[in-house]
Amino acid sequence: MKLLLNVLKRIHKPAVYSSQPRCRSSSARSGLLPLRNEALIVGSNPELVQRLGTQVEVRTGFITEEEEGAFMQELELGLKKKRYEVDHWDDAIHGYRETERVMWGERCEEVLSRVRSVFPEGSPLLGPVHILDLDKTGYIKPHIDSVKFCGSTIAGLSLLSDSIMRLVKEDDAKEWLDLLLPRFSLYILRDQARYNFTHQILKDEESVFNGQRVPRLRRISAICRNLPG
Ligand SMILES: O=C(O)CCC(=O)C(=O)O
Ligand SMILES: [Fe+2]
Ligand SMILES: [Mn+2]
Repeated sequence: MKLLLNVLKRIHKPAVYSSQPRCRSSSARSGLLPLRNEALIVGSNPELVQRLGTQVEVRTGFITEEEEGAFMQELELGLKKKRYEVDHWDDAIHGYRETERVMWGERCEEVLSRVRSVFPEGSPLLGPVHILDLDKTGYIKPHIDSVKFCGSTIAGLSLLSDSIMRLVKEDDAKEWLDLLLPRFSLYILRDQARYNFTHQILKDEESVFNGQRVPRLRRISAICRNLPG
């Protein structure tokens, strides 16, 4: 367990660029992706939304409220024993507590096997599922997950709250995407979206998607990752 936690601690690599995109609203509307992700992804320009559209996915209603309840039942007791921490060791996360888990009850295992099925075939996954509990005031700063410890794909379930995930191109902050992550949804980041863009979860005060306020409550994510190839 100690070893696993150490691995988890190395997942975050501080972002090189953390500047925020500006002048969002008008171009954001034109950047709407009219496909599967309709109304869940906006970006700095339509071409970027199109280009990254295959590498960024938000699947709404991926779990039911009952399934969320099953996760909460398995996780809440353990989480409640921890205090929310103000700062992450690498300064990426504020107002959070986290854990990881290998063994799950049947209902959660069922959900997790659906999550695992979105990964490239034959690519081994990091054994433990990473659980991140953000307090209402918590947020995640721009970072890229360590390429040393995780592979091409990151998939995360959102429990308890809607939130906004922002992707910003590491070497060009003018290129960005905002993803609306509704409660019960699964997001998937692949390839370029995972390697060349930082990701962050906006704090409540900044939680505005395409001009629309999205209140950020306490949010728990269950994140699966594959191993580097
Ligand atoms: O909470 C999430 O969905 C993302 C968490 C994250 O970026 C991380 O732990 O590296
Ligand atoms: Fe991350
Ligand atoms: Mn971490």
